Amino acid sequence: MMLAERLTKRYGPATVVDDLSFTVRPGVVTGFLGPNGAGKSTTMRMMLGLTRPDSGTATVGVRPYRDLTYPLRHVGALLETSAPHRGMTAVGHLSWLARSNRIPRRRVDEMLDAVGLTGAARQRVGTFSLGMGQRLGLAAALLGDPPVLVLDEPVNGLDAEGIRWLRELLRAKAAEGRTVLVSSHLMAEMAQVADELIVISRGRLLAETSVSEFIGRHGRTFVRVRTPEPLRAAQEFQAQGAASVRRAADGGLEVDGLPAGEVNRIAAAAGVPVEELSTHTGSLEETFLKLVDDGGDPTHV
Ligand SMILES: Nc1ncnc2c1ncn2[C@@H]1O[C@H](COP(=O)(O)OP(=O)(O)OP(=O)(O)O)[C@@H](O)[C@H]1O
Repeated sequence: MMLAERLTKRYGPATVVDDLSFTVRPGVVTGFLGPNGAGKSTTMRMMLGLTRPDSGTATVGVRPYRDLTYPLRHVGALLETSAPHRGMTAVGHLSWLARSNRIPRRRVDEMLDAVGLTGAARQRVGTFSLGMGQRLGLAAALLGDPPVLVLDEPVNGLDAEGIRWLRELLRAKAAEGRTVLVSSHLMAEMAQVADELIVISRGRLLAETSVSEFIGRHGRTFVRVRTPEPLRAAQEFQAQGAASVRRAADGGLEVDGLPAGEVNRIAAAAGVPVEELSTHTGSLEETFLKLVDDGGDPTHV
């Protein structure tokens, strides 16, 4: 379990994290979502005791991170700034981390194997691709077998196979009852990985909800209608309560704010022929961007 309570961070005149509170529960993957610059990294750094909040508190389990004696055994972190020295080998880097956190040496080989880097164990980190670097960062995060994982944009640099692998890994860690917080600025990616979502924009909480509830609540649902009489149809729908009627690029109509049955009834009553009628939900990315755009006035979900 992790708790952020009224976390606030200012850099000069800018408030980059603004009175932010949320709970990250064990047993599920929680996605930390927000556009670039929303304050995700700063929040994660405060959760890990690496950046001092101006006010508010962050706790991991029952204590602040800085009070943990061997932190890697409590929290595994992957941060954008946690890259090891380029001249070190992968095995050298992990062995050093293991020694300084009193983690058994065998974990080093096990984790290199778990992230698919056994073959590159003695290669210098400076020669690693972005994806290999991410895998090494994940190995470091997992080294102490911690009950809590905090991963900042872990998908960066991974290919499709790597993303699938990471998704399964995170699911498995959550299924073991661990607490998993993963950030991303991409909604579609997050929806594949996360069960729960914490959405922020401009440092403020916009939503704390499950992925399915998020889509259900914020997703744009509309009815698509194809008719040879679009102008008359649009007038009828608008006259009878549609929130908006748009013309799609292919000439079809997109009717917001009326259920499909009602759209059908209105068309039939007006004698407008209907060639196609179907209900659609906006894409996840659309859902997310719409929420962020509307985000001047945050509301908890
Ligand atoms: N040490 C710092 N000094 C001054 N400004 C900072 C510092 N760290 C972050 N910021 C600013 O705080 C804001 C939030 O940055 P942060 O990296 O937390 O966002 P983010 O959501 O993680 O974005 P990204 O996805 O781009 O990493 C940005 O405007 C950034 O420029």
